[in-house]
Amino acid sequence: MSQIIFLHGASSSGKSMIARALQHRIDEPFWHVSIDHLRDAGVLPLIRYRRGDFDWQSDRAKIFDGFHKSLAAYATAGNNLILEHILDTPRWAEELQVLFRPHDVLFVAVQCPVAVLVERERDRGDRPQGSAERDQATIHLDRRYDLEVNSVDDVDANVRAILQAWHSGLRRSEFSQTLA
Ligand SMILES: Nc1ncnc2c1ncn2[C@@H]1O[C@H](COP(=O)(O)OP(=O)(O)OP(=O)(O)O)[C@@H](O)[C@H]1O
Repeated sequence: MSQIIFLHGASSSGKSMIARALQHRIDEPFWHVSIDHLRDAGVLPLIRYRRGDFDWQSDRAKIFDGFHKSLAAYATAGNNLILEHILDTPRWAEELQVLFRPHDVLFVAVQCPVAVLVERERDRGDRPQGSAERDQATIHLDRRYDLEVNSVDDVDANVRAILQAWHSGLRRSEFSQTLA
């Protein structure tokens, strides 16, 4: 059984910042994984999707299906994961719950006030404007977490809270329902 710390929050909510600090602090090796890493490494031919050479909408489902299965493969091979992701598509939560069933998942909400999200999104300028606010209004509905942190709080304090929850072994999220 591997450990998965799943940071779930809107675009610009601060998941990456927390994930990096957590990976630096935690006392076991954890991979930090995000679909953004595939994007930033040039794995996906995004320029050509944007240019219209290929149809993103028709390929999106298989891209994320492969990403989700790769996460399970990493974990099943014995690798611990800090996953940052946005469950913005119907069925993804259920799919990941099944894929992560053999593993110990700490499901963490990364919350952030909308006004701060909007400001961060504007400042970074590399995300579609409005997506953070839209995420924040939708992605936390019906989710059940082990822990919620607010990214306006100090990053180190959030990392400490996550480590404490992880070490406690208490799991009550929708992912723990499916523990083997
Ligand atoms: N606690 C914080 N205080 C100040 N700025 C922050 C904080 N957390 C994140 N930011 C800033 O907000 C922006 C988005 O942060 P980050 O990349 O961590 O978010 P994210 O949730 O991973 O976003 P995405 O899902 O869009 O990749 C960055 O410019 C980052 O510097």
